[in-house]
Amino acid sequence: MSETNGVIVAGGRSVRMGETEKALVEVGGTPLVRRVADRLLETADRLVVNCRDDQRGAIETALSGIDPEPRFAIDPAPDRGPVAGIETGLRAIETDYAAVAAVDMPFLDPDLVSYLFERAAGHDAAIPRPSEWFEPLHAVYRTDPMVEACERALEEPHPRIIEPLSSLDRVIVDRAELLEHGSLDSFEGIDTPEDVQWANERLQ
Ligand SMILES: Nc1nc2c(ncn2[C@@H]2O[C@H](COP(=O)(O)OP(=O)(O)OP(=O)(O)O)[C@@H](O)[C@H]2O)c(=O)[nH]1
Ligand SMILES: [Mg+2]
Repeated sequence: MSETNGVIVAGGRSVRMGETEKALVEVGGTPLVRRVADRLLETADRLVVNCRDDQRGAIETALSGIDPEPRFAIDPAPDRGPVAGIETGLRAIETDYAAVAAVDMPFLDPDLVSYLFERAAGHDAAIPRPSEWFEPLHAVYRTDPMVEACERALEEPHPRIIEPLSSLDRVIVDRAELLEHGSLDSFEGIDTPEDVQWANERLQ
């Protein structure tokens, strides 16, 4: 595949985490956003980080030294939900395909993401379904159709995260296929201080 991007969606408020910004919470001594960035860059050529303007400075610090330097795609209006975050992130890139990841997946598996790039080729998206749920924040999209799908979904004020998927030519990658290509830990999301503790214990 030609050049690819990784998009990290990080514009949430981390309400369940309490006082701490989720992107900056450390797992294994490394801020979550940095863990996700390092993993994405094992398979994508460049990175875009989507967040609010007030998050940017701290996230930039957490990502310092990464080469190539990640670009930022700032939410034009905050708190419009993850569909708006994906749209804003994808609008900032010029490659045909991009891997989109939430900021809170410390065990993101680059092998799985690479496989999703392979499966998406020739389609609009490769969406994992490791369990009952789809994982649109751990997926690969063809940029232009997904931007348009997000735009349409956002005609409603708070679309569900799966809303944009319905109009895409999408490949669903099920649990058995995922297990052949990587670890399902990749989908573990960190929402609470208890989740942080769990993730740290896992690394010991
Ligand atoms: N740009 C943008 N991203 C969002 C928004 N809401 C959630 N996200 C991102 O979507 C991903 C999944 O969201 P959640 O796990 O609910 O994270 P969160 O909203 O920060 O956490 P809670 O406030 O506890 O729900 C995370 O990477 C968030 O940063 C939003 O309004 N705008
Ligand atoms: Mg949320």
